[in-house]
Amino acid sequence: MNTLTENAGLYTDYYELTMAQGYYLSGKEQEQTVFDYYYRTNPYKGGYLVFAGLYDLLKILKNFRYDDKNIAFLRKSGLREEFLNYLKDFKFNATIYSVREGEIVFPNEPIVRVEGNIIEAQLIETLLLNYLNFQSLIATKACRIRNVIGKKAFADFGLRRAQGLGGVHASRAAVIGGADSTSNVYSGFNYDIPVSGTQAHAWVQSFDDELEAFRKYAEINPTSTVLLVDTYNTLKSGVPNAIIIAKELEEKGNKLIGIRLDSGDLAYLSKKARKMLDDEGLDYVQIFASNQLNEYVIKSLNEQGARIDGYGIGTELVTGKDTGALDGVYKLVENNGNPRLKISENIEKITIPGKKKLMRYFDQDNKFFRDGILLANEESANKIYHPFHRDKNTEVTNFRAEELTQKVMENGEILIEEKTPGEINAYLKQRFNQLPDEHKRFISPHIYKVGVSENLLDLRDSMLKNIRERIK
Ligand SMILES: Nc1ncnc2c1ncn2[C@@H]1O[C@H](COP(=O)(O)OP(=O)(O)OP(=O)(O)O)[C@@H](O)[C@H]1O
Ligand SMILES: O=P(O)(O)OC[C@H]1O[C@H](OP(=O)(O)OP(=O)(O)O)[C@H](O)[C@@H]1O
Ligand SMILES: O=C(O)c1cccnc1
Repeated sequence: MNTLTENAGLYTDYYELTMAQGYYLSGKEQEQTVFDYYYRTNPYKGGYLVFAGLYDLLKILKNFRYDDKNIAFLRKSGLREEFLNYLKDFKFNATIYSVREGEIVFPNEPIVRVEGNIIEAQLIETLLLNYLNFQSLIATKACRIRNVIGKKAFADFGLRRAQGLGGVHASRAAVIGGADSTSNVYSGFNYDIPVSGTQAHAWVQSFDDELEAFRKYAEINPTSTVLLVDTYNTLKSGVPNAIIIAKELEEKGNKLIGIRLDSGDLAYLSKKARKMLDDEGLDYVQIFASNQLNEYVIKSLNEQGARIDGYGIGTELVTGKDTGALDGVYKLVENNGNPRLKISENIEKITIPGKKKLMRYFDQDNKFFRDGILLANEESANKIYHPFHRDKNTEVTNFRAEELTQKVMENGEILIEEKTPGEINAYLKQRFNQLPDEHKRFISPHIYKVGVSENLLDLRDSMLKNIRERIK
């Protein structure tokens, strides 16, 4: 079978290969470059992004090379023999700096920096964007959902509705962002994520009656049963039958874990079901809910006083609804030691040149105060400036500073330990507590301020001036 890992070098857009061939045939292969990964717009009209996907990326980059079959395909696709010879011995050897997975980041910040020869740094563009954009998008959605769920249970149910194989990465990202478990057994196995599940309507329908279906399931799973109660009539049949089963389990010294509501008015049904269960002394039986849920519906259910103990969330989570894709980009910012710039009609799209690092400043309460982009060789900055308005600046001398980018790969070797998605989420939780609330709200969140150092501003402005004079 052709796996992605075995053919990692082909997981790219064709133009990366034709450019790489061009660099090689023009004798540029030793040129040293720096590329930045950043995004421009927060997904979901939100106030932040949860960065995810890094470790999967580093793992596949270790295998980014070309075997004989790959070379044969590239020959057929029109690449030249001299370059194919070069690709035979190609190994990804670059150095990568990155913020940690689970870090909260903001638009236009250099989140990842790739330093390598121009061929290797160019060839991985598509792969890097494909991995980081998607997992960050889904981790951010999960984080928003966790924010309204609070401490209640949150399971990812999305695989069946995911965009094909993206479901594998989606479940990892969902847990990074805040899901406790996944129904996706493959991702559970692959990433060491707890798997969980209830039962489908098919189970109930396969029996002549609902009570018999519930009884059989509970007999086989006496300590882990959650009964799906909406196949026929939630309040008239499903919940009363679940109560019978809960009592039968009690007689054998076991406990029904819960029921799952999957249709109808979840606030109304959960309150009614809670009362029916409590009236029978079954206050320990939990109520789970599913059915096209998202952060807005859950917020509304909270406001309606719904009595729900846990949520299963599929479609909206793993497809990142309503943001089709994160707009993360990968731009060349330095070539052979010379900073490079890309100009745009749209002032916000002018790139920030040069090799840079990302700093975060914290206020007296240890909350995020500002982020600052500095030149990589700058020790610190006294002030950080609005990227386009020098008159808007902030003194940061008296604020605790943390450098967010660390070296994660050197000469193609991974330098950091693999963490489980759950461990990454523990870091996110800590950071989310440090993010001021005004950036968390769903409607018009406050924009977090990201500034640049004066040296960087001077560099960018002098380059802009030079380019404009040349064009004139
Ligand atoms: N109390 C509530 N407040 C706000 N939204 C709710 C509430 N209860 C349910 N919802 C949401 O409303 C939508 C109702 O879905 P829909 O109209 O498809 O009906 P349904 O009861 O799910 O029927 P079925 O699944 O059998 O087609 C779902 O997305 C659900 O999450
Ligand atoms: O609504 P989502 O957030 O996408 O969550 C996943 C959905 O998948 C299942 O429905 P499906 O009809 O596929 O199967 P079922 O018979 O188990 O309900 C489940 O009951 C949820 O409703
Ligand atoms: O375990 C469940 O209840 C489940 C899993 C996937 C999709 N819907 C429900």
